[in-house]
Amino acid sequence: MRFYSLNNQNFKVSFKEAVIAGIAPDRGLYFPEKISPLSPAFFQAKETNDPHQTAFEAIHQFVNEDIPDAVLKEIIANTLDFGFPVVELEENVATLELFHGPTMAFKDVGARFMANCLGYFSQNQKEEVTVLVATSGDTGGAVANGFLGVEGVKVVILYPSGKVSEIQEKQLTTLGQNIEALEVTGSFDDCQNMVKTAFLDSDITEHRKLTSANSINVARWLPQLFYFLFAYEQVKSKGKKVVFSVPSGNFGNICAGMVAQKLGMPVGHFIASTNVNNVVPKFMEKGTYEPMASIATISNAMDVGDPSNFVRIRHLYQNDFVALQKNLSSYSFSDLTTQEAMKQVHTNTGYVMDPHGAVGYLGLKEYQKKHPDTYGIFLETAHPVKFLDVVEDTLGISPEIPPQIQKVMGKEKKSIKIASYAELKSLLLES
Ligand SMILES: N[C@@H](CCOP(=O)(O)O)C(=O)O
Repeated sequence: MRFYSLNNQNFKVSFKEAVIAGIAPDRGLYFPEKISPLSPAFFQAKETNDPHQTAFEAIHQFVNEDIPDAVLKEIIANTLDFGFPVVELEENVATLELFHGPTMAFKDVGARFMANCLGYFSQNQKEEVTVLVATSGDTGGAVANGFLGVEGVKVVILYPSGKVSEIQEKQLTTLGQNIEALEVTGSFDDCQNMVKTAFLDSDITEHRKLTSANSINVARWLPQLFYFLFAYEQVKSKGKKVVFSVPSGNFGNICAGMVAQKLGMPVGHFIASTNVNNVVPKFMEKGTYEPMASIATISNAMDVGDPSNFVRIRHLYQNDFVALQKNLSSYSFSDLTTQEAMKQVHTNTGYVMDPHGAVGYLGLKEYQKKHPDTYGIFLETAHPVKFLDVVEDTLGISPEIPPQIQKVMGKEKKSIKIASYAELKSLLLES
């Protein structure tokens, strides 16, 4: 399997090269040159349901030339050692809980998978790889956890100062060892731009081998398709058209779901649910893509004003707007509406949604107004406890803090403050 740059389809690299480089030299995102559908039997009732085997069969075509099967199986086993339950909340409305991993967010899957791949590719390499990552909240903690202690890899996390939750900040600033946190005066988009600029800065790339652990990296992005398959497996016996509502920020997650659909998973429709950072809902309405300065919200991990992966989504549909509209709807919701949904669902069902999940719930309900015959799954992308103050203020309850969160709460934050690309550059040129 080769991956081409979305800026120049003649520029092709292997999976290994795409993972190690992060993005193409022309700043294009890598994209698989072919997505071959799996056999229909893969999606039908199986005698045994082994999630590791499902994941192996789904990802194999993308990595097979660069990772031997036995190693890939080990990587999958290291990545997926927790559950992905679908919990029904109302008739035809269920949530896919993606928060049972070590940092309690869906990013654990991609971060662990990529850390294992990079660890494998870095074996016996003399030169250290520096993983640069921008986070609006959840990626940072998952990447810190996934890459902690990986030989030959140093991780530098950029996060917007004052714009992540207290627990998210603890998760990404307290681990030490090969993990360094940079607190940036600015927004997530500023962090992401700094990272992308560093990749193209030859002063830095001649000095260090750089890659990215955001979903722009194919090894972070593609494994996110696993849990769409696991969810489908759990609800297919309902015999209804399944639709997914994905709380969306950088759009890697929903795009991975669309790859699962290209593999043959029978999905009726996708819903990209956003907070007021509504570049994509507006695009789906007007057909013009206009990046915006991101706005801080209570669903902070989705505070993205120029989502990196939307270009991959458009490419999946060959930039055919009408074809995209048939498969994707997109809605945006204010913080107030999000809090109202959290209250309503808690009162009616006792279920505590986090603010991102609540945006997903709202998007699903909006879509189902016109499509009541569907079975809808919205993704709970992070555990509500990660947004403790929002949950306490909105629902007036204090959820119990799970041990993996308690572990980081008492630790001391260590970060370096930066305000410009020049400061990032000089840090990366040091040592
Ligand atoms: N929502 C993200 C922003 C970065 O997204 P990614 O999937 O490209 O890493 C976050 O929580 O940091």
